[in-house]
Amino acid sequence: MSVEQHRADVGQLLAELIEGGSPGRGADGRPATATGVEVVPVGEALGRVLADDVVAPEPLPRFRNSQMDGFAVRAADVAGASADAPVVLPVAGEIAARPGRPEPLAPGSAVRIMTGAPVPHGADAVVPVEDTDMGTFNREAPRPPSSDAVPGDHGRAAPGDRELSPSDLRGRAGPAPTGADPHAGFDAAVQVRVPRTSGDFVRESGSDVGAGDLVLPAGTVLAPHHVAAAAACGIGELPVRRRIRVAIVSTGSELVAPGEPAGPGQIWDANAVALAAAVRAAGGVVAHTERVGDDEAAARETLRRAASSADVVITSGGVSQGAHEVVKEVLADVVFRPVAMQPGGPQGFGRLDGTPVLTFPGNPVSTQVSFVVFLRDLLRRAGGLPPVGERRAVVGPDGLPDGGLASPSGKRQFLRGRVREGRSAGGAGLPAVDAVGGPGSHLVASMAAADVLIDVPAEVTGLNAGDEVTILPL
Ligand SMILES: Nc1nc2c(c(=O)[nH]1)N[C@H]1C(S)=C(S)[C@@H](COP(=O)(O)OP(=O)(O)OC[C@H]3O[C@@H](n4cnc5c(N)ncnc54)[C@H](O)[C@@H]3O)O[C@H]1N2
Ligand code: MOO
Repeated sequence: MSVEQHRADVGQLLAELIEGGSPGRGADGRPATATGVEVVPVGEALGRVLADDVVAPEPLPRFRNSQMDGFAVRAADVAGASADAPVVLPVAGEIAARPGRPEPLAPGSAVRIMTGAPVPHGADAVVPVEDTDMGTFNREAPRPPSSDAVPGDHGRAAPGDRELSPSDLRGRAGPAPTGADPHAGFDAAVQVRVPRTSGDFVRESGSDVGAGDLVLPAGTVLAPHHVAAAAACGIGELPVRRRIRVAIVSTGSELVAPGEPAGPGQIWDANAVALAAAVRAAGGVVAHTERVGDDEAAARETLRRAASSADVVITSGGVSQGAHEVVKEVLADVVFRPVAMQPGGPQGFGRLDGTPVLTFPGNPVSTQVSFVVFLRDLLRRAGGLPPVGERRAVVGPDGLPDGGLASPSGKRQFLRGRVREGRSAGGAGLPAVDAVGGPGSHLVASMAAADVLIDVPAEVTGLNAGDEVTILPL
């Protein structure tokens, strides 16, 4: 049985699951949301695949607000300001970033304003506090501007004039507007030393996104900056692709949990951890994991529990030619057959109590390669994720014996490899890939040095430096 045929059969077995969970298109071409969708709190949506477009229910920013801590003004009032000839404006209180609406700003005046606070009607620019004498900013006792300020001259300061008092300013500026805080009224003055034009340091409502505008398209794999955008729009829940629920059963009386002491003849269960991690990395959810020994009755019970708790069951071990192949014994509706690949030769697919089951061989490299070759992209597709792309690379000399590595004829090999980015080999600028760790399917620790599988076609009988190959990222 070829890898392609087995892959097609597995695809068929899982077709219903994948179509139900995949972002199919509705009649209008938009992703359908009727099936395979669940709603999750925005704070828990990280890594999920968005099932529908997210549009802004309101403009962002919601209201015109200040970009700086400073003074809201009419730009026209400070158009002629300079360091030598500051414009002096009476200060009508303070507007902080707090609930509520500020009073309008009267012509010829300023109001202290904090970053994010609403800019009052009548103001069209903000002068950062650094561009003023900062005289009143920190709520010091009202303090007249420095001695070079002058009243009456359109607020323009002139050297040598007498100091201003708040009452001077009050008289000059006319009736005080009702400010946003108890300091409302013309209680002090500020010198503006830099001219401003309309719009300076004002963040207009809708300048980020308008009401009804698209913020996140369906299919977005939600990263922190995506959920931040949704939250900023006030969206508390997001529709996301449902994740396929996978149950994992590792079999073998020799297995103990990692972290537990292992006695003679015992080994630590790597496959349950490997498969659970692989499922999660492919956008699935691990609904159940259980380890069971080589006892048929116990295995039957375990497998039925797994089948009843998930959309699909994966098993590891118990499928070759030994005396205690419990998976083979228990699963009557599973086709067991050798696939022409290495590692991962003994494969099975079928159902238990109606639930699709895939049986992977127990050798830990074989289990992991089986997942990559037969299940990874199907799970990704079900969850709305793109397939993991294959690449081409050129085999480097490292890791190969002199004269190359023999590859069994008629079996597709998936060797472990490490890509040397930046070290191109071959004419087409392809990356170099070195074989690492050896081909044995028990070499699970050595596999940790790999970042790809090197796909050696069935008809190829040897791998040599300079050969062009397909690589699959791990
Ligand atoms: N006479 C034959 N023997 C074997 C054949 C064959 O065709 N004829 N095929 C070999 C190949 S290839 C593979 S792959 C394995 C598949 O064996 P099983 O799927 O039955 O797996 P087990 O026998 O249970 O275990 C194999 C190996 O892997 C270790 N193992 C099992 N589970 C785990 C786990 N969860 N974590 C870590 N390691 C695990 C187990 O201890 C064995 O060493 O069969 C060959 N034999
Ligand atoms: O097919 Mo097995 O997976 O080679 O070790």
